[in-house]
Amino acid sequence: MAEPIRVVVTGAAGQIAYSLLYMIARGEVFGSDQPLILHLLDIPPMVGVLEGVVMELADCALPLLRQVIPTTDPSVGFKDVSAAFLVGAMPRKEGMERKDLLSANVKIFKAQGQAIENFAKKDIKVLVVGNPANTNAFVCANYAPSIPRENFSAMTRLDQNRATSQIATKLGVPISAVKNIIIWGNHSSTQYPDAGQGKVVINGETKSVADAVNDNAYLQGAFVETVQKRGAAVISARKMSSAMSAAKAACDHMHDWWNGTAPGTFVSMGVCSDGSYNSPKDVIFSFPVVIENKQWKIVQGLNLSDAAKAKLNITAKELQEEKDEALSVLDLSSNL
Ligand SMILES: NC(=O)c1ccc[n+]([C@@H]2O[C@H](COP(=O)([O-])OP(=O)(O)OC[C@H]3O[C@@H](n4cnc5c(N)ncnc54)[C@H](O)[C@@H]3O)[C@@H](O)[C@H]2O)c1
Ligand SMILES: O=C(O)C[C@H](O)C(=O)O
Repeated sequence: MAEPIRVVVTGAAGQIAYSLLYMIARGEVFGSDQPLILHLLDIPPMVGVLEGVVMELADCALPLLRQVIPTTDPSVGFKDVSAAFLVGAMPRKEGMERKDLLSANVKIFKAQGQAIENFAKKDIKVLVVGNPANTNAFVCANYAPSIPRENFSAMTRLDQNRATSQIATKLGVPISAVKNIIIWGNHSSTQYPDAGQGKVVINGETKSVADAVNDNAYLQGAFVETVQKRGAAVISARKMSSAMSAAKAACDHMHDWWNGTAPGTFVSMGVCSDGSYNSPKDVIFSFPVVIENKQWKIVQGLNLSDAAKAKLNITAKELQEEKDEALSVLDLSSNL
């Protein structure tokens, strides 16, 4: 069997981590033959809860789990880790937008970027879940200059899963029959969920989602809005933000990064923009990507309608504004 790898989950005493830790420790992300040492990072007031999580992980009797290291010290939390799930951050409440969390949460990602720079493995893969996820990932990457920028990503997989599920339900097919639904831009209500490149298998035949749905008003209207507002709908119903589905999406994201995407399939990830599709460079923008050998590549050459391009501009503008606000909260000039 392989040597164990070290994986950190921040916010380890929180609600997303409660589902996520079990999925990771079962082998659903790094494989059923990859032993793990889990680092559980949270803040001092949560030490008691963290102890309970450690007890429960032990009581799960999971064969791949070689050691669990609970800590409130980032130098321990990030020491020699190969993969990081940065979940720990304040969640929004009803009536808030995710960017309202920016001033509280951005400082967490500065400190964690610095800890990654100083203590993690140089080929670490970092997934930022804590909101506002794209801008937090931007901040984190900038405080870890010795780690390649492409090793930092933000989670829009939950949006992709939500969008795929909406289309599968609309067509009355299983989720596995639908692929290549894209999330463009920010993990926020300006994101553009795009079914325009989607494919679906119906009765053994592969069709475009657009042809199968045959309802452009739905694809440009109710579908987009439902996905954009799904996080708020969950908060309104649960009085807490999504957790089980967020944990599943985090596993999907890291699983595909680690293991690659299937031929002909792409997934959405928030990654450092190179200006593709007229997006602003150097913000963390969600694109369709394919992954091989743990390296993602933005899918190029997709045809976008003028309406789609206009939607990309809206979410790009928001990301640029968030970046500027983050820089001002951190009291930095624009040389980042
Ligand atoms: N990107 C997405 O799709 C997505 C989906 C769901 C939730 N989220 C975001 O994920 C974050 C966590 O959500 P949750 O429901 O688990 O929240 P939660 O409040 O249940 O848990 C957050 C945990 O983070 C800890 N924490 C705070 N500061 C920390 C720090 N500096 N270091 C380590 N841990 C720290 C808290 O003590 C707490 O235990 C929120 O920002 C939420 O908005 C993102
Ligand atoms: O909506 C939120 O604030 C939580 C999360 O980002 C989500 O999309 O469910």
